[in-house]
Amino acid sequence: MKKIQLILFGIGKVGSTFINQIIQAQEVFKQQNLEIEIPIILNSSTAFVKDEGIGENWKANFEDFGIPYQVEEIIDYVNSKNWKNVVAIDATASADFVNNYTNLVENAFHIIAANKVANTLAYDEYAFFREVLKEHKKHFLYETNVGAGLPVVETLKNLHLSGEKVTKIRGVFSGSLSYIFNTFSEENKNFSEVVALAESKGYTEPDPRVDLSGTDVARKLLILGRELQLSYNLEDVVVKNLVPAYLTETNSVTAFQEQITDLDEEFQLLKSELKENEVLRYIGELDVEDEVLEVKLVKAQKENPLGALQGADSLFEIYTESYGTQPLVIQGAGAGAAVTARGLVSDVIKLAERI
Ligand SMILES: NC(=O)C1=CN([C@@H]2O[C@H](COP(=O)(O)OP(=O)(O)OC[C@H]3O[C@@H](n4cnc5c(N)ncnc54)[C@H](OP(=O)(O)O)[C@@H]3O)[C@@H](O)[C@H]2O)C=CC1
Ligand SMILES: N[C@@H](CC=O)C(=O)O
Repeated sequence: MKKIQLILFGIGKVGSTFINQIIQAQEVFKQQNLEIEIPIILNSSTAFVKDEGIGENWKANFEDFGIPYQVEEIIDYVNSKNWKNVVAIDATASADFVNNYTNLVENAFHIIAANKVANTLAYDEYAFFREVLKEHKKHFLYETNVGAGLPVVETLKNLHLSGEKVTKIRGVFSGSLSYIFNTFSEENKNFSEVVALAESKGYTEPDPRVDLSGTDVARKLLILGRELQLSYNLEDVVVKNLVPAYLTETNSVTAFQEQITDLDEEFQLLKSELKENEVLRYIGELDVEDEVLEVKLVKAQKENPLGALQGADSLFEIYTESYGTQPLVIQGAGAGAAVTARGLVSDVIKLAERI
């Protein structure tokens, strides 16, 4: 039996669903000769530790027995246990937490991340972290960074590493913005109401401005570009920001949520300009030959693939030399706690095969 210890940072929507999926899949893991445990769970201030792995009562135990912590103390504690296969799962959206990645890898942790920040740091830092991973022979998996549970990163990487020439990637990369524009285009609701609905369904980032500003889509575009070994930075992406500057600058999410009704009039006007067979779509596009990375709001015909998307579906069209004018298409739920957590579990299984 191969034993794997998961140290879970972030127990919000994705993290807590991940715990439940891991607990429920124990029999399936055993059939694969795997024993997968979560001995430590943490939010931004509190850690709960149970060496033999947390169980079904983890939420109550976290409340009752959680203790304040520093990441360094967690690393020391894990080292003292001599566990053989330790994986840090990053289910936070925190830039601060990413500062710990190098230290974690130097202390024998593999990393699996839903958090996109590490892959969108300045290119030098991105490249440096790859060197650290190589030096310490550790793995870093992040399939859920793009398209939640959809197999986008791995598909693109496999195409590229097998010598296929990828010429363009285009599509609706954001599950929340897909849901927002699907619902807003079809239903008689204010834009602000639809954004609140997307938040309540767990599709948005913890700060919905990260989606509405185009940052989340720009990050995904950059991550895919870097899989093609293109050394772009976030600043290279031309982004249509849907959040006016004065709302971006307000510092709390709550303040933004209170003022988001300011956007209603502008979006109602955009909607009134649509023809009967048109919907709004927020798309990302990477044109490899023309070196264009762009994130923009467009009108799409309902009958074409972009326009026909439903719910929180994302769609990735990958154009390559072999596929010619008919792109390889990956489509399905692009956001949501269940699909994202399952993507993380799937990364754990992939990692288990490699170690
Ligand atoms: N929702 C989705 O569909 C998808 C999400 N993702 C990514 O998954 C990640 C998590 O999203 P989601 O679950 O919705 O977010 P939530 O806001 O629901 O949860 C975030 C969790 O991270 C914790 N956290 C924040 N900072 C730190 C820190 N420095 N150290 C340890 N824990 C910390 C928070 O703790 P506290 O409460 O104390 O702040 C909270 O438990 C994000 O990076 C997101 O981009 C990726 C694909 C799809
Ligand atoms: N907020 C993101 C979640 C997945 O990455 C999205 O809307 O796509």
